[in-house]
Amino acid sequence: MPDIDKKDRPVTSVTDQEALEFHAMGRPGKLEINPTKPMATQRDLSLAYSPGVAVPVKAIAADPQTAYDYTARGNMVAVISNGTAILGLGNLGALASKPVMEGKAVLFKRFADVDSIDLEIDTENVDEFINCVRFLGPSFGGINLEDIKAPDCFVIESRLRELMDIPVFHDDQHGTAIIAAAGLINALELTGRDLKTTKLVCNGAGAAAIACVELIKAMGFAPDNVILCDTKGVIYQGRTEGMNQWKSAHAAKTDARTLEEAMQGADVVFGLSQKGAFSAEMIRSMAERPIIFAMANPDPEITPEEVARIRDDAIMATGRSDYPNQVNNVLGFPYIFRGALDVRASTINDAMKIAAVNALANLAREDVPDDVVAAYQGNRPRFGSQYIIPVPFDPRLISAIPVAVAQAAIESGVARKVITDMAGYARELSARRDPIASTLASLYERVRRRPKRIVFAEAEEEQVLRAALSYANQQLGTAILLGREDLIRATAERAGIDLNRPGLEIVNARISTRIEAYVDYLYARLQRHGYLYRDAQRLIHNDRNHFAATMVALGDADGMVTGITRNYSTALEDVRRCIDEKPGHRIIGVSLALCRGRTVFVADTAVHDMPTAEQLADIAEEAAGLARRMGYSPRVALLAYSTFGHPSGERSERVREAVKILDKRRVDFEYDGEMAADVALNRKVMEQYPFCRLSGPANVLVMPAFHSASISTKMLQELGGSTVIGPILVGVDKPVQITAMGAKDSDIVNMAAIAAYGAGS
Ligand SMILES: NC(=O)C1=CN([C@@H]2O[C@H](COP(=O)(O)OP(=O)(O)OC[C@H]3O[C@@H](n4cnc5c(N)ncnc54)[C@H](OP(=O)(O)O)[C@@H]3O)[C@@H](O)[C@H]2O)C=CC1
Ligand SMILES: CC(=O)C(=O)O
Ligand SMILES: [Mg+2]
Repeated sequence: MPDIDKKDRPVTSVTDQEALEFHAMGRPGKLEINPTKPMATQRDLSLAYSPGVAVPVKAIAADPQTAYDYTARGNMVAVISNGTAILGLGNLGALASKPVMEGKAVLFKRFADVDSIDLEIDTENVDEFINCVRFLGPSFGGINLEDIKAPDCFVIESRLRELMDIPVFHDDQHGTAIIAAAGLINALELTGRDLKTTKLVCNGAGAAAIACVELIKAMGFAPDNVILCDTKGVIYQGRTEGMNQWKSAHAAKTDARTLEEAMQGADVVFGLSQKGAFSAEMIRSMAERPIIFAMANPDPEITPEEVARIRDDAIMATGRSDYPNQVNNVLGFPYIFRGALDVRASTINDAMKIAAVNALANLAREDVPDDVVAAYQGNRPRFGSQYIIPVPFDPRLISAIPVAVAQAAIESGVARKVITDMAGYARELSARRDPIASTLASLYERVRRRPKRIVFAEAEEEQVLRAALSYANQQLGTAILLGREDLIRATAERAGIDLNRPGLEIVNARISTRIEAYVDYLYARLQRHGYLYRDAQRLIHNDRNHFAATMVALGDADGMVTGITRNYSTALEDVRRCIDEKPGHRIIGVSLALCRGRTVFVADTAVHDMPTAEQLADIAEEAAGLARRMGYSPRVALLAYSTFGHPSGERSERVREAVKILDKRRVDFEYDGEMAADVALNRKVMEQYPFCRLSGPANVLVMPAFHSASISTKMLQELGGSTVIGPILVGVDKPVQITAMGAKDSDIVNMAAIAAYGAGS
């Protein structure tokens, strides 16, 4: 999470020059459009354009709902503005609003995989604006109105909602209100306040402010406890100057006439006005433990540094990305539209908004995953005054909010498509951002049906504890925390992890009643390999890998995960002292490369340096076995630099020999080789070898040696944008997985789930 440096400015703040260069670099702006269908051949053209395109045209004319099946409409949102209230910069016109609107479109895509285009409409006339937008319905699944000044925005939104049968949502009103309400719920909780008696002042009485005040009153704030201010001061009952019907609806019964007076003794202040609108005096005059949301963009009504100089008991939030507690509608609109689009909602109603508020507020109270820590320079946010609202890079937002919104849409009767399997929908949502999630989703599901006891061998480490907690929270089974209890508890306390929850079990390796049995077991295995009884004792007493592996060997745990504190081969040696190869199997490592919707198993990425032909055949069998267990029909390519003897060379001999060995073994999966990687992976190139026995592109690649396996997977990651899971250890007699050193908690959980799966889920 961004911090504040000694010179009183956020450490991640950017200069004007940097901002201009960022927007100008490469292709100017922040957006481009990419086709989703191949457009390479004449046939492609015939399908995508004339004559093929006529077929969906007729289908849509016959049944308009099929537009969701044959066009991009169902995932397409227009971000529309006239630039009359660009952030807190005021009315700078339609063209000047384009960087913000492009930005919103990019955020739709980045955070929720919603395709979006910005439309800047060059008129301040309300009727013209409405008339322009109302006819755009066929193009879009939803309309996101942005940065249109009050009170025009109220008229525009309500008229368009009547005229259009797709969601029309003014982000500055409802997006802001949803996020502010979620943050407020948590801030009230942290300061022990009851919303019925809390006094709130809102500076600004425009789009964002009116919507915020309406929502919090709907949540239970007493109308008399909410005072709205604008450029003319307090909006009190009877005021006539600078009023409109939306302000009048919130005119308060109060003697206060200025913002200064209103803020005296206030518990909460919302700033939805302009830079610098709050003075030090105003902040000083607020109640104890005040809640200050200075949400004006790009510069807040008062900065966190200024507040920190005045008092140290405030909960402070701004709309900016470079301070803690970012109360910004970016946390809402991508996900709210995601949920609305997925059920083809005709509108976004109050039930959907309230569902989003609660989902957001609840998420902030949960432990955050490592991806968030990585995105915020290694600082782990924890529910408290510096973390009242999730951060935008939280990968859980994509599943938590749309599910809540979609469910509310269905229950409130505005969904035109019903989702019955909400758990499946949540998995699909995660997969939109995280390819690992989709690949491992069914594996997780199967483990959940038959939960397993997995020992986490390095439980004194913080990320292992987090992984263990996540394992238990996801109901994958019991996480056994191995280590010295005092150290585990100290780490847990530091990390804010509650160990007193079901599904976590500490095993103190120093005082376990099983030590003697473990030492006897290990001594029996090692006594003819030069080990004394005392050596076995030392290994069990002092080394967690030996202890954990022996637990698994003797059935005290179903599987184990280790690896973050020791390199792979050392951890594997530790394990192999305690557990054998599975009879008739060979221990190898298989990595899963996930790239552009394809999953490819690559082997051996962990054990054999320069495998013989016999070993290559074993590797093919093991890797095919894993692919099958994970639900794939293996098509195994044994790779080389040459393809079926050309160019000839003795280095490919081993690979050719391996294919012959597989022939003799009469294995029950498709395999062929030797072949180059493009032949294995590209159907068209493979067709040049009509005798090739693979029925399609390979999904299991057996590499000729460890270095080619390692180099290619790392290149896929770095250059090809692939995600790589593993190496997954196969061929061990008991389920053991070894992570990379320093792995993130999410990687460790994946490995633990894979171990649990290997234990027979
Ligand atoms: N953090 C977030 O997610 C979001 C933040 N915002 C911020 O909220 C602010 C308002 O945006 P929006 O509602 O769309 O704009 P509008 O133009 O609709 O409303 C602006 C309101 O602010 C009032 N105002 C302006 N300056 C002052 C001042 N110095 N003191 C008191 N009131 C003032 C105006 O008063 P009057 O009516 O008298 O003209 C008006 O009521 C912007 O700074 C914007 O960046 C908006 C949306 C989201
Ligand atoms: C964040 C936003 O939408 C605004 O400041 O206008
Ligand atoms: Mg805005």
